Amino acid sequence: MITMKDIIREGHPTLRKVAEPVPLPASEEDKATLKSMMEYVQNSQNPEIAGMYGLRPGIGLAAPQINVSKRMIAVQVPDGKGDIISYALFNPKIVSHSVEKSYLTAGEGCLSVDREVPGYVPRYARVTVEGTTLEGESVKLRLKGLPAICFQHEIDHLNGVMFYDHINDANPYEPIDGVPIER
Ligand SMILES: O=CN(O)C[C@@H](CC1CCCC1)C(=O)N1NCCC[C@H]1C(=O)Nc1ccccn1
Ligand code: NI
Repeated sequence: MITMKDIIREGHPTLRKVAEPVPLPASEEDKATLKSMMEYVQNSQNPEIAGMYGLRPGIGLAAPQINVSKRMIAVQVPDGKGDIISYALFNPKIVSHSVEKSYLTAGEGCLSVDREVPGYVPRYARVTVEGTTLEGESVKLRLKGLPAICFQHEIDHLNGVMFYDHINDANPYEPIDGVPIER
């Protein structure tokens, strides 16, 4: 199982690489890796398991964070309307997005960043993501709210982008003309 010792931290070069597409149909190894990533996200949201293994809670994880430079992400996130969005995807891609922006009013963090980096992270308010599931099914997800923010954070990791790359250094809390999302 993945624990915090498997998660690489800022400064590790893999976090700044553009990850490679996963050849499909996925190999048994790539499927096992993606399953273990979703297992981490789910374990980290279970206080008993997270406490037992010292897991930092996460609503998403990208393969580069466990030093696997491949285009795979796992997300399990409440949608703010009582449902949980849970997807493990190979080769996720934002195929369209709103002009309108959105941001977490509490700012963002990252399991690969052991420090607070204050400021608003401007994201698209709505994104359409295509990808392939563990079962080999092509999916097209139309996302908004926290799920949209989370998928953008994870797909950024596949392109070597960290959340703080988006923060306005001159004025981290510069008002963003968009949809604020309370945590
Ligand atoms: O790449 C993946 N990661 O780095 C894990 C990150 C991904 C999220 C950060 C912002 C959007 C996606 C993660 O989940 N966290 N970051 C550090 C510790 C807290 C935790 C978090 O933000 N939790 C959360 C947020 C909103 C509502 C409920 N819980
Ligand atoms: Ni992250």
